[in-house]
Amino acid sequence: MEIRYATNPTDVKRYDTERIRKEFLVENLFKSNELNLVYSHYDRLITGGAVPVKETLKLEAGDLLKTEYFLERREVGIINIAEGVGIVTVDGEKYELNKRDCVYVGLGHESVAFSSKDSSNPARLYIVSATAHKQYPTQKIAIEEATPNHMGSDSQSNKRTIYQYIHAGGIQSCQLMMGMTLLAPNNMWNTMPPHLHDRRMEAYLYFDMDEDSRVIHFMGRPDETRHIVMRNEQVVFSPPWSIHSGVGTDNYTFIWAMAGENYTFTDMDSVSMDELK
Ligand SMILES: O=C[C@H](O)[C@@H](O)CC(=O)C(=O)O
Ligand SMILES: [Zn+2]
Repeated sequence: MEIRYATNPTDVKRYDTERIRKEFLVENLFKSNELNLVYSHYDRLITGGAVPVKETLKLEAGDLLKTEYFLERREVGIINIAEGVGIVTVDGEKYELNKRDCVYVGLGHESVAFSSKDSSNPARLYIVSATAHKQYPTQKIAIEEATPNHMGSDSQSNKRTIYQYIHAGGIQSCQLMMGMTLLAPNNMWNTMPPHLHDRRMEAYLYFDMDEDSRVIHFMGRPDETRHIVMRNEQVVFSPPWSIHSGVGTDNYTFIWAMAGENYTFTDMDSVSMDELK
């Protein structure tokens, strides 16, 4: 498991492109027959990707967590981002995930495994885990059942629907919040005007992009912004002091996930356009 340490915004001012990418961008989570995890010291969030083809892939604590099993001190949300049906087996119980379906698995489950229903059409499972202090029920939710939030407008090129899966009004968790934002056709901007939430970090996974498509992701303090050029199926960690917003060269979708202190969406501070530099 790769580790990413937390950074100080005063230091980040001095980072060049290479260093910014090294600290915040996750490039290669999704590889056939592999389960890859990256541990961020921002709120100890783990993001990962599993692409089970022929074999079953197991979510394991490994050397880093120093626990008997992965969910001993954690909870996890999993979303399938491929057309191929994914199967998540939790202590023997199977959950089938179509594209955009999510399953939440609570603290204390010893065995979590991933497989594809059809190896010629494998699932691609995005994994986000945060630390947990009590068990909430394991639950599956399809995109149709998620809370939709209509945002933006055509004139601002940011018309989109935010689907909330794991949050106060949906699947309950200790601190993990997770959902997916779909842009309306011909709309390219997410999360603009931007916001901050100093009590939570966030991770964005951009996907459903063509090979040559890019999302230009903006980060940094509002008056000291930087950008990261991102490809399909890459993740970016957003520190609590950073804006997180992007514009695509083509259509894209993204999964956002947050962990930290407050368990509410509405405690975000909106950033006025005057503040951006
Ligand atoms: O804190 C909330 C997260 O940044 C996302 O929900 C924002 C988002 O999906 C969007 O504006 O498109
Ligand atoms: Zn946010």
